[in-house]
Amino acid sequence: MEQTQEKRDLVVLVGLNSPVLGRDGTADDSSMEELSALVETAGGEVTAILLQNRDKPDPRTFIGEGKVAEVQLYVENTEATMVIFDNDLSPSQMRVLTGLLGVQVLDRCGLILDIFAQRAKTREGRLQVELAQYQYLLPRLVGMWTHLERQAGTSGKGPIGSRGPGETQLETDRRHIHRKIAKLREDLEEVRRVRGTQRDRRQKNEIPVVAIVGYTNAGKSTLLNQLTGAAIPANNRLFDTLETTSRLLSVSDTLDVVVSDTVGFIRKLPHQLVEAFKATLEELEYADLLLHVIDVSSPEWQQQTQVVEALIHELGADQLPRINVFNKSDLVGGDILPHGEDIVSVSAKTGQGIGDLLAMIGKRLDKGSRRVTLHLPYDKGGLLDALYREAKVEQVDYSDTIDVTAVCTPKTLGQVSQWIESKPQE
Ligand SMILES: Nc1nc2c(ncn2[C@@H]2O[C@H](COP(=O)(O)OP(=O)(O)OP(=O)(O)O)[C@@H](O)[C@H]2O)c(=O)[nH]1
Ligand SMILES: [Mg+2]
Repeated sequence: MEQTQEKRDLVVLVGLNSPVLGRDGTADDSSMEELSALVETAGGEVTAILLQNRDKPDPRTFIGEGKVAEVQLYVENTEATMVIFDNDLSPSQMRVLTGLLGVQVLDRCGLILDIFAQRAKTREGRLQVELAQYQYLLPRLVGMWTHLERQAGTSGKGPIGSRGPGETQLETDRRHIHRKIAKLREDLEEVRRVRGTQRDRRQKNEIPVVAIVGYTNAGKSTLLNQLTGAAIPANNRLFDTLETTSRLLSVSDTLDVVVSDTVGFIRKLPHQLVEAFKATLEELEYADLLLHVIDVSSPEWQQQTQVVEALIHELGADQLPRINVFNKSDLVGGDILPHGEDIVSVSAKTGQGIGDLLAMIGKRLDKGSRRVTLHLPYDKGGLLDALYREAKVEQVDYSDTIDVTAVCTPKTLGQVSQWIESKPQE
């Protein structure tokens, strides 16, 4: 990681298990484990993990005064510089806890935002993260004040939770932040418009779009690499990919598709991030097919699947055709792999099952495209331009006529049928 020479933040993790928080809000061992992975991804080191059970959260201290004292003990004994809560804290709870514990306090949402800030590379990614950070910051402005005064405005490097909008921006009032948010929205709108234009162009070409979605670390980037021979970084860390990457994939000799890798999902994903990343995830709405990549080697895969399903629903993409891709099958015994329609087991790493997946994609999307040879009279030469736009032209020979071999969609076939002389070689 980037932070090898720097001192890593030592972090105490705290989770509250409470029935009133509901399935998405409450903390358990597996969610604490995931939080640990997030801390490592952010460059920190976990020194202790504490779980508290309560009927309901304490309005002031969230976990109760007694537990706060215990946490403090752990902080002192392990020389931790930060306490991270697995649950969402209210701005006032965060303020109170920071005061009581005397170290920086973050919640899961703040931590994920920080990782996103670290990862975002493109202008669009940065805009999206910045928007989410300001939205998160706004209600916490007063609470953040004290510790932000201690830190100089930092971005990129520095302790967890300090990357992003620095002190100078925060000195100004809420109105300034509101203006900033409005500006970021405008900029993202522009990004969205450009995306729309690219999409229109693609739709004209009628190249179907396949979007890869799934829980973070499920193997989405590895799958795209395996399918298309691309070299997208794939790493065993959470939220490795933030920017959508698209590649062309030849599914069969009559079908090309565009495949897009997307940002991973996670439980308790900050809603500010979902909103900010809508421009990226908008790809989903316009996709012709979703590949939902599921890491079957994770003991949590069923829960992770539910989280992804819920987010697909929230993004209004649940009516799309979908293939559930059970990935990392090389790590589990074949007998536990699920079977059924629209389910395929693969290993994105070894390539096992990829042929089956391609066949399934082909079956879903190949709507009767055919390879034909056309004999165009020279006075119809203009049609060649149209063919280059609407079909996949493979060969052109100029003899008595212009002989064009091309893969055409049914629509194009209808328009050029009178020039078709030889039927397709199946
Ligand atoms: N054994 C095994 N490992 C895999 C397989 N597919 C992916 N991995 C590993 O799982 C880790 C995550 O893979 P990625 O492709 O980066 O996952 P991702 O879904 O793109 O993750 P994010 O972009 O972080 O959301 C990497 O260490 C991969 O090498 C597989 O089929 N088998
Ligand atoms: Mg990835």
